[in-house]
Amino acid sequence: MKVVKFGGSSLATGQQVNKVINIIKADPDRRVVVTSAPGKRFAGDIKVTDLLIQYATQVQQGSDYQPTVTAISDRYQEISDYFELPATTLTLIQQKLTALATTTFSDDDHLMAAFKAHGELLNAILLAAVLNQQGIPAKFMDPRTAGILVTGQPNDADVLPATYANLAQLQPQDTRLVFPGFFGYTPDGDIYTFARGGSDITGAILSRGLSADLYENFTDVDAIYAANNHVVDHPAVIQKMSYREMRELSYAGFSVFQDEAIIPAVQGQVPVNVKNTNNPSAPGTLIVPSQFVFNPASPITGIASSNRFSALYLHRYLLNKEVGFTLKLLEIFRRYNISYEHMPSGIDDLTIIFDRSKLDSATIKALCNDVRQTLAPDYLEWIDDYAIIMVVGEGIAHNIGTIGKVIDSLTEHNIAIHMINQGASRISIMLGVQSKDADNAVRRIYQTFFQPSEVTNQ
Ligand SMILES: Nc1ncnc2c1ncn2[C@@H]1O[C@H](COP(=O)(O)OP(=O)(O)O)[C@@H](O)[C@H]1O
Ligand SMILES: N[C@@H](CC(=O)OP(=O)(O)O)C(=O)O
Repeated sequence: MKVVKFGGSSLATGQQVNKVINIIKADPDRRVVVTSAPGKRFAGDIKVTDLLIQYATQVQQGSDYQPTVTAISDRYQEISDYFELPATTLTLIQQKLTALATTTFSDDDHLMAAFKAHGELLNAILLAAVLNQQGIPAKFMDPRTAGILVTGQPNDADVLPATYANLAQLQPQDTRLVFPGFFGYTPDGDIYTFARGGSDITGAILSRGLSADLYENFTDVDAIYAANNHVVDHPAVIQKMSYREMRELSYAGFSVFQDEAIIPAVQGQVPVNVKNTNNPSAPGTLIVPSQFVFNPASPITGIASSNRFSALYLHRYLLNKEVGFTLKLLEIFRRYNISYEHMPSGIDDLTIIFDRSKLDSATIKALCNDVRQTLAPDYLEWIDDYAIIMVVGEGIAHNIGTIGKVIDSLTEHNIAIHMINQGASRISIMLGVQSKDADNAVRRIYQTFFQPSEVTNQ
């Protein structure tokens, strides 16, 4: 049995949904289907999830939300009209959409989560109706009925282990089960969404919970490339990669697969196949355990970059001798309820790297003051503009000189490296650079490893 997840770009229009129907039809093993909300139809378009965020904000602020409701409803209507569905499905969708504005929520975060989840919820109802109308028996599955239980934050949920026991009770038969991605329910019955891009997580949870043979993740590119295709022209295709390579690359910017989504797949040892809805016969990229991947001839599998970071740099002489210094620092972070991403250190220096998207300016100011007062560093600097480059490959640990080649490719082009961290995972090299240099750094490293003849000719 296969779980198939379709991303927002695959469900953006009636024409796209038609391709999805053909993909489901082509393989009777594709019995569990996960939907995203309708995504962008063209460059500059707005995803339904973003329209729902706008709707939620307008309701919270008491401003006119009607045009937004119409814009969202039109997206579902476009698909419904394409298949000439009877009016009942669209009416149901419109009722659920409109009812949100008058529903009471315990606070703004719960309201936001419930609004956002409706993008996938309504699309799953619609897709199930389209499948039935096309002669493919299908049933909409509410995550509440299926027992997808979550905890954590309303807009950044974590799956609860009980989910897997609940899903094991489901027996997918010939009727295709259509699940909305992106959200689950708390044991108290509240909707919590996963992080953005989280329909990938739902697909992985279902793959593990239902012991799928394969998790197919359909998107709008032929494969996962060795570098972001918006940064490098026609990058090489990755045919096969390991779970941990995917985890590191998606964390550091390969947005094609959400970075937390690999975890349930690893736990269930379900292979993942990323494929193209617009070209389903292309083999795509297969993501599997490490032992099936290692290729001594090519140390690097991919190069990712992300500008979403900031760093706190701290210098104090004899830091290495001071017992409990890092503990005090971590206690400050806990007081502010802040998690950090990385903490590379020297003898007298420490850099703490944060995900900037999780911090606001007031918190940063208060945090820096607290660190100054509690730890009296000789020097403290908040570096707002920080990018991380991640060079990833199972072969790195076995190839002497890889790090030297990475550094040379940057220094030869005057790209300053603020931090290098190799070792912890043994399959990646992490570099800190200024955001303005990030794309260029990826291009240079890519050329060194994937187009060496072009480097020599420059
Ligand atoms: N290394 C990469 N390989 C392939 N796609 C990538 C990579 N890095 C970033 N992307 C982008 O990810 C996009 C697909 O992800 P996303 O927009 O979330 O799709 P979906 O709508 O299917 O969820 C691609 O169109 C591509 O631009
Ligand atoms: N619709 C949600 C969840 C998701 O996974 O979407 P997509 O498959 O379009 O990345 C979002 O935009 O975050």
